[in-house]
Amino acid sequence: MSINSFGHLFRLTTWGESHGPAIGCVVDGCPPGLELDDTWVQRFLDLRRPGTSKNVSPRQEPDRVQILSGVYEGRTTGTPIAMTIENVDARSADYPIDAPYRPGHADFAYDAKYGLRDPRGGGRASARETAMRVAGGAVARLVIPEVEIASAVVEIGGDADESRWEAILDEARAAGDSLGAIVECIATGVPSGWGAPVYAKLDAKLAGACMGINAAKGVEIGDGFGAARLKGSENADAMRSDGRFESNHAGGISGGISTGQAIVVRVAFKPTSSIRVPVPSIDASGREMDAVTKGRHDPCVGIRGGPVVEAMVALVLADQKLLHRGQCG
Ligand SMILES: Cc1cc2nc3c(=O)[nH]c(=O)nc-3n(C[C@H](O)[C@H](O)[C@H](O)COP(=O)(O)O)c2cc1C
Ligand SMILES: C=C(O[C@@H]1CC(C(=O)O)=C[C@@H](OP(=O)(O)O)[C@H]1O)C(=O)O
Repeated sequence: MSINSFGHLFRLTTWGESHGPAIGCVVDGCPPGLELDDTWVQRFLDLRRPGTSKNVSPRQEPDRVQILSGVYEGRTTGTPIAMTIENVDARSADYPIDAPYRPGHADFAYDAKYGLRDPRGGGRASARETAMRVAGGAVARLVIPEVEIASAVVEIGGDADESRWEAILDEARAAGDSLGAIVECIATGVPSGWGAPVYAKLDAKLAGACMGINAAKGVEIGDGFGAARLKGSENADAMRSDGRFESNHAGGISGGISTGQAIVVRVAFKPTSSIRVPVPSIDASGREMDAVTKGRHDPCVGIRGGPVVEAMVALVLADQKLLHRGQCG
């Protein structure tokens, strides 16, 4: 993965700010001849977009994608695929330049690094950018038709019992607070052999890609941290002569290479940092004041995290498939 894009051979670069006129991406390295149109990409964007329920950001963005290049008569041409989405419901007045830094958001760290503050909300740091990851992920899926990728929220606010989620979300929203969540993503159909033993370890690539999602604070492959609490005899995935593994503690990857089992990735999303509960902070001049965030925010970002995790997994797998093919045929 380079500093400027996701991926080696199949690469995604995104551009745009949350409150700018548009966001967009360029997908490089997509093989020619794959069937691709707006409808395919839109299907995945619709699963991520805000404004669809009381449990997500109320910002009304239809997220209509337009493919500008790299496709001719419904098929990829092998040239860069550029896609854009117009921002239609930005509201920069919610983010005055003299407002205190939102603890947990990127405001302070961006200012510390670049010496400037985008007066248009989270700007580049807003997860609005993840729409383009989802668009890129939709193209990546075409490169790996043998792979099925699905995700689900498995925990909200530390509670794995789905029947209680609506109530705890209502409570947090009413209090102007937010909740964390865990998303599990499973990729089936990945053959054995994708990845590499040292520099392009599949587990490291997946962890890096998923950890790079806004608000991701932990990534587990297979049993993850749980594996550290098992004995070797409990953690070993016994093998049989018919090619079966009797368990999948490894999460489908060993030695950095896929084993042919399902690849299991879990991502921990922190609670949204833009909340109405006052949090002590400072402004750009160092003056202490409480941060109380206005704007349209997700009460639990993990709820919209699933499509983004799936996209990152698809991008990594497409890249690793092409790398494997390049080396091993
Ligand atoms: C789908 C999605 C939606 C998000 N929505 C919000 C939001 O409405 N408000 C907010 O403060 N953070 C939101 N975030 C998280 C911020 O973008 C993130 O916390 C911020 O960029 C700082 O990065 P970090 O949390 O990775 O350190 C969202 C993240 C994702 C993945
Ligand atoms: C707009 C989207 O989500 C946004 C993600 C986000 C953040 O800080 O990450 C903050 C809110 O918006 P803004 O960028 O205006 O502050 C969310 O509404 C989107 O996902 O399309």
